[in-house]
Amino acid sequence: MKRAFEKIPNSWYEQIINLLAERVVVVDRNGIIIYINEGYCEFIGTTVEEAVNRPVQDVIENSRMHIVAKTGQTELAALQSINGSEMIANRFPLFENGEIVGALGSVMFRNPEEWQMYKTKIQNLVEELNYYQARAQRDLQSKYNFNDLIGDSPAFLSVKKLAQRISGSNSSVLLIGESGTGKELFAHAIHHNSMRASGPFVAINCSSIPEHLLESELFGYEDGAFTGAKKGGKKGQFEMANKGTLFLDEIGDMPLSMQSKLLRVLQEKEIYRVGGQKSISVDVRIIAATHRDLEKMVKKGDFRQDLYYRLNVIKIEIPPLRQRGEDIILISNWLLKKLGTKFYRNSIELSPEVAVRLTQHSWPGNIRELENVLERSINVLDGKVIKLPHLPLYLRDQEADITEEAKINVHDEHQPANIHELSPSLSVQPLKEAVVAAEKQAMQRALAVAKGNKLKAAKLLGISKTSFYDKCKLYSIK
Ligand SMILES: Nc1ncnc2c1ncn2[C@@H]1O[C@H](COP(=O)(O)OP(=O)(O)OP(=O)(O)O)[C@@H](O)[C@H]1O
Repeated sequence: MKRAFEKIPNSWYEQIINLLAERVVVVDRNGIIIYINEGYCEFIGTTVEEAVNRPVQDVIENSRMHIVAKTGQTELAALQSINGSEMIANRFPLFENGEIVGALGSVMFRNPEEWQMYKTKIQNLVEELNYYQARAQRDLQSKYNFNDLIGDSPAFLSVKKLAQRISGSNSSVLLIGESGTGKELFAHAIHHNSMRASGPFVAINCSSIPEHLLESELFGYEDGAFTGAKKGGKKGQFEMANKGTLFLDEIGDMPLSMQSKLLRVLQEKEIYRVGGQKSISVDVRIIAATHRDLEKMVKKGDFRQDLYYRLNVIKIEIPPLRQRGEDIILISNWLLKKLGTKFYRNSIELSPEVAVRLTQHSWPGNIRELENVLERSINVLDGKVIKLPHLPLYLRDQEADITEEAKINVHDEHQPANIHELSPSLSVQPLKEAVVAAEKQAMQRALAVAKGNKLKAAKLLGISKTSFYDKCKLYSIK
C-alpha cells in the first residue's frame, strides 16, 4: 500500500483529493483546520488562508469534525445544514499508531447541480416514505363510527346504546353475532368512541391465518427466529396495537395452543416475540368477535374457559337481520346511497314489490348478503328502480313459492267448506305473508286511531318516524 503511494508525485496529491470529493477538510485532534480545499472555501464564502489554523466549528456551520476527532466514531452520510442547504457529509477519524490524530471530512456532492439532482431524488423518496407511513397509519385507524351503524329497530338500538356506553371503558369486549351482522363495524365504532381513538386500531382474523403463523403474527419475531424470518425481526399485531385496540375476529377459530398464549398476554400485559428472550409491555384493549357459540365450545373443551371469562367482560350480542325486519328497508336505502356513490348511479330506488320481497327473506348472510343483493341488482339495472327481475334468482324463486301458495289459497276460497275441513293446511297463509298482512293492518289501525297523524301513529306502534314512513311507502299507505 505504502509502496503504491510512493509512486505518486507530491504535486499530484491536492489534485487527487479535489477530484475525489469537491469539499474536503482535515482537522487535527483539537479540531483545528489543517487542510481545507478551495471548493469548500468557495462554498462557505471564505478563503483557504482565512480558514486554516482556526477551530473548524468557527469556520464551517454545524460542523462535527472536532467531535469526530475526539470520539473516533465515523459518521457516514450525515445531514449537515450549511448556508440553508442540507449537505450530506462523511466524517472519518484519522489514526496514527492506534491513536486518534485528527479527522477528515468530505461533502458528498461535487456541485450544486449534482446536489440539486440528488436532493430532488431524495426529496421524492422522503415524500413517498411520508406518504406510505401516513397511509400505513391510516390503515391502523378505525374507519367507522356509530353514525355508520344503521338501524332503528328497538333490538338494534339497545345494542348500539350498550356499545356506545361501554366504549370509554378499558375492559375487553366480546361481540357475538352471525356472519355479516356488523361485528367488525361495531369494533371500529367502539374504538372510535373510546379514549384510545387516537391510537391504532388493528384487526386480525384468527381464522384466516395458518395456525403455524398465528403466533408470529400476533407476537412478532426476532431476527433469525426461523428460516425465512425477515432480517431485523418483525413487530406483531400486539405491538402494532400498543395504546390502541386489537380486534380479534373469529376468536372461536383460534387453536387451543394459541388460546393459552393469548390468555397469558392478557393476564401479564406483556409479550415475548417468537425467538425472543425479553418481555415487551403492551397496553392494548381487546375486542373479540365470533359467530360461534363459545359457551358450547367451552363445554366441549374446544375453547378455554379462563380465556372465555377474560374476553367476556362485556358481551354484546348483535341481532341478526331477520330479528329486526323493520331495519331492512332503512339499511337498504342507506346501502343504495353508498353503492350509488360507488357506481356513479344516484337516486336508485326499490320498487314496492322488491321492498316486500326483501322484508320477507330471512337473510342468513345478514347485511353483507343484503349489500351483495343490492350491488348485483344495480349492476343489472338500466333505469332507476330495482324491480323483481333485477333480484338474484334465489330471491325471485321465493316469488314462485309464494305465488304457488297464494294460488292454492285463492283456489281454496272457492272450495266448499268441507274441503277446508279435509285439508286445513291448504287455507293456511305462509307465515311471512301473515306477518306482512298483520303489520299493514296494525299500521292502518294506528293511523285511524291517530286520525291520520303519522308521528302519533308511529309513537302508538313504538317505532321511529323514519321506520313508519318507510313502511307506509312499502305498503302503499297514504
Ligand atoms: N348496522 C349496519 N349499518 C350499515 N352497514 C352495516 C351494518 N352492519 C353491517 N354492515 C355492513 O355489512 C357488511 C358486513 O359487516 P361486518 O364485516 O362488520 O360483519 P361481521 O359480523 O364482522 O361479519 P363476519 O363475521 O362475516 O366477519 C359490511 O359491509 C358492513 O359495512
